[in-house]
Amino acid sequence: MNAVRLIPPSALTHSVQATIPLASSKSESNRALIIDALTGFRCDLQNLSTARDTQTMIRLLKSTDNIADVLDAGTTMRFLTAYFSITGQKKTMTGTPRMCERPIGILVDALRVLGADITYLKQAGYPPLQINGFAPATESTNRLSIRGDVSSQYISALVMIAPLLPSGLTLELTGAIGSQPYIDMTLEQMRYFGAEVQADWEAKTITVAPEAYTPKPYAIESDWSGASYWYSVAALATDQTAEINLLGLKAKSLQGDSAIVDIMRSLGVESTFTESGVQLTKCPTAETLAWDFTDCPDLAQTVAVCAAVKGVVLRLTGIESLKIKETDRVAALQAELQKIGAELVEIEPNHLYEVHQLAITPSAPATIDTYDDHRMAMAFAPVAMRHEIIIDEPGVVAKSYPSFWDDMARVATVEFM
Ligand SMILES: O=C(O)C1=C[C@@H](OP(=O)(O)O)[C@@H](O)[C@H](O)C1
Ligand SMILES: C=C(OP(=O)(O)O)C(=O)O
Repeated sequence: MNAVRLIPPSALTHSVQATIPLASSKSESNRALIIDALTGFRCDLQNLSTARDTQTMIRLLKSTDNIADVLDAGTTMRFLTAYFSITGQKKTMTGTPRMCERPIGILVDALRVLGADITYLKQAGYPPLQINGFAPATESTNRLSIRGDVSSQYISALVMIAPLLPSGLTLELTGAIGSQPYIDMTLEQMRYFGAEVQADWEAKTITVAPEAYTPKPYAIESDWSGASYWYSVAALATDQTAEINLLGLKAKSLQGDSAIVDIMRSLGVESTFTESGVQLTKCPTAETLAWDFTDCPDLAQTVAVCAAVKGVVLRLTGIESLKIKETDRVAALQAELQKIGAELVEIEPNHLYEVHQLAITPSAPATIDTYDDHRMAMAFAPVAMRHEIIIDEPGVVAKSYPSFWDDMARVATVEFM
């Protein structure tokens, strides 16, 4: 399967009415799995994600192999590096070539202070790495300073193992804090499983007591990041009576990507929460939108593509971290938006960007490259509500949302080529 062709629904014969089951959250799943492992696998986890990132986590937690290959899963790499360290397991941590370009030095430095013996196998600061063992450091090292502006995953990884440290842990976060809702998600899940955790966001400190987790049943919510593509489908649908029901989402979510509800109100989608999830219907669209994606970086591609096709001028800030994700997402968006008659312009270096529509109808069906990035494929797929489009390497969606194309077939014609 090298590409998928998506053909718009016929405006005359096809109303857009769909119920989408959605994958469950890989972020919540991967945290629950680490906490479950730290209780000796005694929690009953329900609705775990089918995402490859979660399936990789499950496989590696059970494996007795010395080599842990996380493929392209960032959370799996960062959370397992902390988990294997604290549990004293000797492991070689590796992943795809891109994973070996994604920095991990900030986490490794912190784990070393806490007592982990970790060596780099190639380039300092990057996977692959070797975990050799763990000798808990003295009480005085239960306080660490750590940068908050590179990846929140380092912070989540550290706090999740902190209940097992002899004196717990206090983290002082320095610099701006990116992806903070993901840290809040970690702390909420830890509290649910009985950990004693305090966060002071004014003072930028997190304190975790040396209090063991309590095993409990836990059900994972549907994935709000995956839901964002359906918001874009609703926003781009030409059928004014379009209605999409997304199952398993809650108004009060642990996931910061539920911010899509507010963002998409400006792009023409109204959300109504129901007993089973959320119902999307159409509402008027704004002419411009400015959004800071610091708290929800995974939504930036969805919103950029949607605004480009609708002709809404979008000002984006807080997208610095996109450069160190599955691909350089800023560069990838710049290259691929051009193919659908739009541009992403850097207005202030590495800070403020704008999306502009340049042409209303692309001259021919665009073929979108996906750069081994699931979100490139899924962010561009909703364009099919207006124009035929071809997406290269559609298998990339398996990282977070394996049933994405099956779900897409409910609103457009999907032909694998
Ligand atoms: O903790 C998590 O589950 C995640 C945190 C975010 O990463 P950063 O903290 O690196 O921005 C996000 O982009 C990623 O998809 C999942
Ligand atoms: C950035 C992502 O994941 P990770 O960092 O866990 O690979 C993502 O899913 O968009």
